[in-house]
Amino acid sequence: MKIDNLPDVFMAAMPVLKTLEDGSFEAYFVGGSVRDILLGRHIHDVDIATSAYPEEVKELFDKSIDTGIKHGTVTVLYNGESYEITTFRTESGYQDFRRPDHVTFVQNLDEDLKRRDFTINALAMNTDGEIVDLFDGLDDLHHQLIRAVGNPETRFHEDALRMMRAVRFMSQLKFSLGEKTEQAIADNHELLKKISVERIRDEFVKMGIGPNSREAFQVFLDTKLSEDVPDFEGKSELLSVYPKLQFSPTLETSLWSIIIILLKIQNDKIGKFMRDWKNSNAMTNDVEQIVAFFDLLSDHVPSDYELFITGKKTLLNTIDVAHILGQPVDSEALVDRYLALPIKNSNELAVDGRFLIENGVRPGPKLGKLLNEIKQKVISGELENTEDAIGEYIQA
Ligand SMILES: Nc1ccn([C@@H]2O[C@H](COP(=O)(O)OP(=O)(O)OP(=O)(O)O)[C@@H](O)[C@H]2O)c(=O)n1
Ligand SMILES: [Mg+2]
Repeated sequence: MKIDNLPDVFMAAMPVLKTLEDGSFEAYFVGGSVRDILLGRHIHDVDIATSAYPEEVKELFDKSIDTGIKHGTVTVLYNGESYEITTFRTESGYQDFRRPDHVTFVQNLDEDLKRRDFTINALAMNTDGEIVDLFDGLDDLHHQLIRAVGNPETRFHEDALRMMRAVRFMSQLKFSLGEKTEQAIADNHELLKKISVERIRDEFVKMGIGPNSREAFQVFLDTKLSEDVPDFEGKSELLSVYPKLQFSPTLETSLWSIIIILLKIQNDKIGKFMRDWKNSNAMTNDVEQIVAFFDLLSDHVPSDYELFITGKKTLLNTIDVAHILGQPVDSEALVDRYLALPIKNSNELAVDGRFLIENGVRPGPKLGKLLNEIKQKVISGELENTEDAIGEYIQA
C-alpha cells in the first residue's frame, strides 16, 4: 500500500529522512503517526526510525539534542521543528516489567517493528509513502482491532503499561480488543502494580476522555486492571453509573469532576483522591471548585455574588460537567447573568485597600470586611463601581 499526498507534518519531516538516506542509512516514519494517517486522524508529531547509530545521526545534522541516547533516541532540530530519531533496536533486558533496561541496536526494520506493542502501532512508512506491514496491522486497522504483536503475554511482561495503553486506544480509536490480547490482560493485570502512578494516570485520562470511554471503562473493569490503580474504591458504582453519561468528557477537569461526583467522594476527601492519582495542585484546585459549584447548582440557583466568586472558567467547566451528567441546567441564562455582572473579578473593582486607607479607613480586619461589603454591593447593583460613589459610601 502506498499513500499519496502526505499531510504537511510528514512533508515537513521529509528532508530529515532524506538526509539519513543520503548518508546511506535507512529511514522510516514509525509508530502512532503512521497509524493515525491511515485512520485520517489529526497528526501531532512524527517519530522516525533509522539504521544509523545515534552518533551517526548527530554527525548528519547541525543541531541535535541527546534526549535518550541510551535508548537510541536523538532529537534533531530542523527548520524550527524538532524530530525524535531512534535507531532500530530491540528491547532486551526488561527489568521489573517497566521500561527496557538496556536496548540492543539492530540493523533492520523488521526487528524494530517486532518489539512494538500492537500491530496497528507496528507499521512503518518510507519516504515514498509505502507502508511496511509485517503483522497484519492494516487488516487490524480495517477490522478496528487492537492486537498485540506476537505473544501478548510477552508484550505485557516487557512493559505492563501496555495493558493500559490497550484500553486507552480502545477509547481513543473506538476499537475492540483482540480476544487473546484481552485474555492476556485479564491474566496479567497485577503486573500493573509495578508501574508508576503517573504513567498509569496519563493513560487513564486518555481513556476517560476518548470518544469510546464507556466501552473502554467496561473492559478496564472486566479485566480487573482497575484493581491495580490507586484508590479506586467504588469502582462497581462507577460501572453502573458511567453508562448514564450523555457523552464522553473531553476535558481532563471534567473527567475527574464527574468521577468524584459519581463516586460521591466527600468534599474533604477530594484532595486525597486527587493526590493519590498524583494530580497537580492546580488540577486539584480546579476540580474542587467545579465539584463545589456543581453541588451548589444542584441545590439552588446561584446568586450574582456566587457567580462572581465562581468565575468564568469554573462556570463553563461546571456547565460542561452538568451536561455530561445529564443534569438539567439553564446554561445560557447562567452565562448571560455572569456576563452582565458589573464586575467579573476583583481587579475590576474601582477601588482597593489603599483607596480605603487614603479615605480614612484604618488598616486591619475591618478593612477587609468593608472591601468585601463594597464588592457585594457593586455586584448586586446597589453601588456604582466608581471611586466617587464608593468614596461617598465610605464617608456615610
Ligand atoms: N509501551 C510502549 C510504548 C510505545 N511503543 C511503540 O512506540 C510507538 C510510539 O509510542 P507513543 O508515542 O507513546 O504512542 P503512540 O502509539 O504514538 O500514540 P500517541 O498518538 O498517543 O502518541 C508506538 O506506536 C509503539 O510502536 C511500544 O511498543 N510500547
Ligand atoms: Mg506518539
